[in-house]
Amino acid sequence: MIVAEHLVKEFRLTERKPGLAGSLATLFTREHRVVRAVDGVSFTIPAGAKTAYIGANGAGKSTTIKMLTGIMTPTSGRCLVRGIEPYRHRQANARGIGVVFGQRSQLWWDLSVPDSFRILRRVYDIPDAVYRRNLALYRELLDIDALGTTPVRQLSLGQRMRAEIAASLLHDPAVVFWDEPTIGLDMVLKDAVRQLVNRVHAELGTTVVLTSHDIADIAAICDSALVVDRGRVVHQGSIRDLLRTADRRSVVFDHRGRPDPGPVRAEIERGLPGVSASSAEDGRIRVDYPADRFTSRQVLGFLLDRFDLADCYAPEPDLEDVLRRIYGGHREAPSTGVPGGGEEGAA
Ligand SMILES: Nc1ncnc2c1ncn2[C@@H]1O[C@H](COP(=O)(O)OP(=O)(O)OP(=O)(O)O)[C@@H](O)[C@H]1O
Repeated sequence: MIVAEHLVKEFRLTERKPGLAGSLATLFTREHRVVRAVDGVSFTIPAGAKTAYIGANGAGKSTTIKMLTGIMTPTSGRCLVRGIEPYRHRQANARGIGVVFGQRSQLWWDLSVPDSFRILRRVYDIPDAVYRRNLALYRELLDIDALGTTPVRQLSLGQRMRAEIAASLLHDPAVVFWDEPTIGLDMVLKDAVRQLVNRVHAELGTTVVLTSHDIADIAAICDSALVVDRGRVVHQGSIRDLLRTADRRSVVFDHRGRPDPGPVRAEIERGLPGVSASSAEDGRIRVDYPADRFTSRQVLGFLLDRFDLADCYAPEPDLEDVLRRIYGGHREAPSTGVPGGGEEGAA
């Protein structure tokens, strides 16, 4: 189980004045500004859940993951991963977790992937049977042998990410934190990574915390979502519940006996003000309605009264649309400050 209680992380930034004179002035008179990257976040992630940690750029996801993995200490509040405060007991925490940060490596830069894995095997004291089973899985799904004996620093981003993902699971951790794990992967490998994590989860009950801007990753892997906006949790629950917050819903139907969809669309838009009707695939008509003005029963009742519906279904709201609305309008101007207080250490 993972718990965050009123978790806060602030960074102190030194304000930089524009131009050369400004840079010189910064050397002598420093003005500071505090950025609250994580603003009193509280949540509980049950053991065995596959949770998407979602938020717009700069929402505080990576900072939270860094505290959960012990890389950063909270300014206030606390978090617990399997009963351990990660930043106080980094080693004990590290034994039970696997981590992928798209931007950082846990591998040895000058060593090949097999050499890095041999070191990890020793570090984590991985039993032979577990090591062999996991390598076989990575051969099957990630084609890990193809990475050969090339030093990690010479691998492409996609090749390195395959190795990072494998390394994060090598010791059968109880919890994995994956921050943008599919960066640089092609479609086939993305699918393989999704299969891999789902297989490991099914066999071992691994708790998965995933941050990703790739909606397909979230949909393929996660059953629940934590959505953060400007450092605060704005939704916690199943992905299904998140989709239910959509402000627009849809119905798609096939209308028998009316070959010309134009008048049908016009009749719907006249009869249900605020609703839009458009042509969908196979000559069907799609009706999009605002969820705060109409219930699905009202819309369906209207359609059944007037048209001969051959086929009718309600497509799931689009997760991307839901997130776009949550993120919308909250973009901040990029900071002109320089970090002055972060204590980020090595992974
Ligand atoms: N070491 C640091 N020093 C100063 N500010 C930081 C530092 N790390 C993060 N921040 C600031 O904290 C805020 C949250 O950053 P964070 O990286 O956690 O966001 P994120 O949700 O992971 O974003 P993204 O989706 O772009 O990866 C941002 O405003 C960022 O500029």
